[in-house]
Amino acid sequence: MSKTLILDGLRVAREIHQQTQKRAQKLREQGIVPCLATVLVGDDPASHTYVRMKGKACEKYGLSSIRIQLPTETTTEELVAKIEELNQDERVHGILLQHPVPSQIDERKAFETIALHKDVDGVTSHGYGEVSMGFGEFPSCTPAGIMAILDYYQIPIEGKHAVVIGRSPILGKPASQLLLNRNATVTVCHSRTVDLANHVSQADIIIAAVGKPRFVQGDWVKPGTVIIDAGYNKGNIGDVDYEACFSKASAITPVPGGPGPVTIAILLKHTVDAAERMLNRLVYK
Ligand SMILES: NC(=O)C1=CN([C@@H]2O[C@H](COP(=O)(O)OP(=O)(O)OC[C@H]3O[C@@H](n4cnc5c(N)ncnc54)[C@H](OP(=O)(O)O)[C@@H]3O)[C@@H](O)[C@H]2O)C=CC1
Ligand SMILES: Nc1nc(=O)c2c([nH]1)NC[C@@H]1CN(c3ccc(C(=O)N[C@@H](CCC(=O)O)C(=O)O)cc3)C=[N+]21
Repeated sequence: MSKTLILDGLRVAREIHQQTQKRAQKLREQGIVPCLATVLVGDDPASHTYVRMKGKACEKYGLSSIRIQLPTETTTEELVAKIEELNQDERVHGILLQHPVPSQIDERKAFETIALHKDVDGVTSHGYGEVSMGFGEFPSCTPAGIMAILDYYQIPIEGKHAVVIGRSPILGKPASQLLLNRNATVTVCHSRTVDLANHVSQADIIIAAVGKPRFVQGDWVKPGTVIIDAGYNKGNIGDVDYEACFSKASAITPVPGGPGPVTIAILLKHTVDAAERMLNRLVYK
């Protein structure tokens, strides 16, 4: 058996960040500071950690960030009003509403409020629709990060059978569309899928996006499969049984150090994209 390639998300993220940093510097020289607004509702400790990581990354690579923290008992109307305010705020180029929000809030409605040109996290149905049609500007960050990993390691996608496990609006569903647009043959599995192991065993590329620790079993995996583990569960544990799948896979992402860091790199890149676009509008108006 040939050796399994470890797909190093930190390396991919570093390369993206380097480009972002240069572009952010150029924008600053022209008087624009690319700015990401993060919105966090409630006090879930894991969400706090993610949002803090995103803010820190902004600082490190020359972006600014505005952090909005709303109380757990926030209503849909209050959250929508806050997002509308950020839509109007000219200093803000990108808006990230951290998922999940407390259960009394209509999360979909809140996501849909984000202005398309500020939807750097790819959560609106408008943004998703454009991306699915193949001309969207900001695909959801984790799916875009998964594609960046595959491309960095020059893993062929066209004609391959990709099996995506999960169909959530910001992960499984957009990931399946991006793969489809790159001419993969895509199977999307979910909680009602019958005989999941059988589907997974036919994959050339597995995208695990389930939210269940070590869910994907070694004996489901065909030898030579490329495995992308997008899961990020409590205790930094992925959705793939890494030890059992490692020897079967031709390439595999670890957790941590897989799609997670690339997600943040894409988020910052999209924010700089949005800021550049705003500058171009000012110049050519
Ligand atoms: N690294 C990163 O940047 C990110 C990581 N994540 C991680 O990815 C994972 C998934 O997140 P997310 O998509 O938001 O989660 P969701 O809970 O929104 O979606 C989970 C998906 O998995 C499916 N599923 C659940 N149980 C099973 C099962 N037994 N068999 C087959 N499919 C199943 C669900 O099916 P159904 O639709 O039928 O309910 C659903 O489509 C989590 O670990 C999360 O932490 C998420 C976002 C970003
Ligand atoms: N609107 C929205 N967009 C998101 O993109 C989004 C979200 N909501 N809600 C939560 C999930 C989760 N998520 C992660 C991002 C980075 C890491 C990450 O960088 N993880 C590091 C480890 C970090 C650590 O040290 O804990 C790694 O995997 O190596 C993980 C998880 C984005 N999410």
